[in-house]
Amino acid sequence: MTHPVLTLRDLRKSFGATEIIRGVSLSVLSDERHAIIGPNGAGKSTLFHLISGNLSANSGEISLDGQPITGKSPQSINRLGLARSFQITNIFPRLTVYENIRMAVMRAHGLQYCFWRFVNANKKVRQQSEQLLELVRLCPRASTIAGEMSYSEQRSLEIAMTLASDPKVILLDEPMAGMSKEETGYTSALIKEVTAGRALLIVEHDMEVVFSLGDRISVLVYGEVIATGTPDEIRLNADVKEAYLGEEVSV
Ligand SMILES: Nc1ncnc2c1ncn2[C@@H]1O[C@H](COP(=O)(O)OP(=O)(O)OP(=O)(O)O)[C@@H](O)[C@H]1O
Repeated sequence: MTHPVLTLRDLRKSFGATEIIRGVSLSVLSDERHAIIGPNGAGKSTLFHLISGNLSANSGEISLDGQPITGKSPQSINRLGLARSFQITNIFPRLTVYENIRMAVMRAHGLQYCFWRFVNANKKVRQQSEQLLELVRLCPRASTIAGEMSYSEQRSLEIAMTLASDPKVILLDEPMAGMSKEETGYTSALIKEVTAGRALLIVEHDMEVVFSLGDRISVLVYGEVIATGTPDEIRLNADVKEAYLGEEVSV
């Protein structure tokens, strides 16, 4: 049943004397794709760092599936069911696609690298790795060196690795950055497909992607959420139009 799976309550973060996140409250439902948009410097990355535990908040609360996660380490937040995908830095460029996925699946099962030579015998790991490959349409690339693939293929691999831990919430940080229009279209459709029925929180500058992918959109301006709503509601919101004055939001 749909329920709020990630909740932020009056979250605040300052760097020195400057308050960057100024009382953000937000709820992400268990089966929605929720996009965060906002002008440059609004605090989107900072907000993601707070949620994933890479930065700690000055005040406020974050809960994941009802459990407080404020102040926990990124590793323990990850174990509790939140997976964050950073650009393509999580992949091992010299390993094959299959080896990368297998590594992520092993990690998700808590298997250490000293088990390496037993891995091929581990049917569960192999089956799950193959399923993930199939999900992101990378079966034909299984034995390709990851670093030699196109940017969007590397991104698909990264997404599969994020899904390996079967997370309750997925955070995607500008997944389309640096992509061509064609790659963007492909990756956006893939994200839509593989996150169906899960909670996705995405920061993305490409408005076409945001408005087609997001079930709901929150607009962050100067560290405050000025509006949350469906794409249609956001499109028509006067405060949002004003915040984006001079920028292109005509979607
Ligand atoms: N570690 C830090 N120390 C000091 N100031 C910081 C730090 N990290 C971010 N800031 C400042 O906080 C503000 C918000 O930055 P943030 O990167 O979160 O914005 P953003 O909305 O993600 O921007 P963009 O869309 O350009 O990526 C900026 O003014 C930035 O300079």
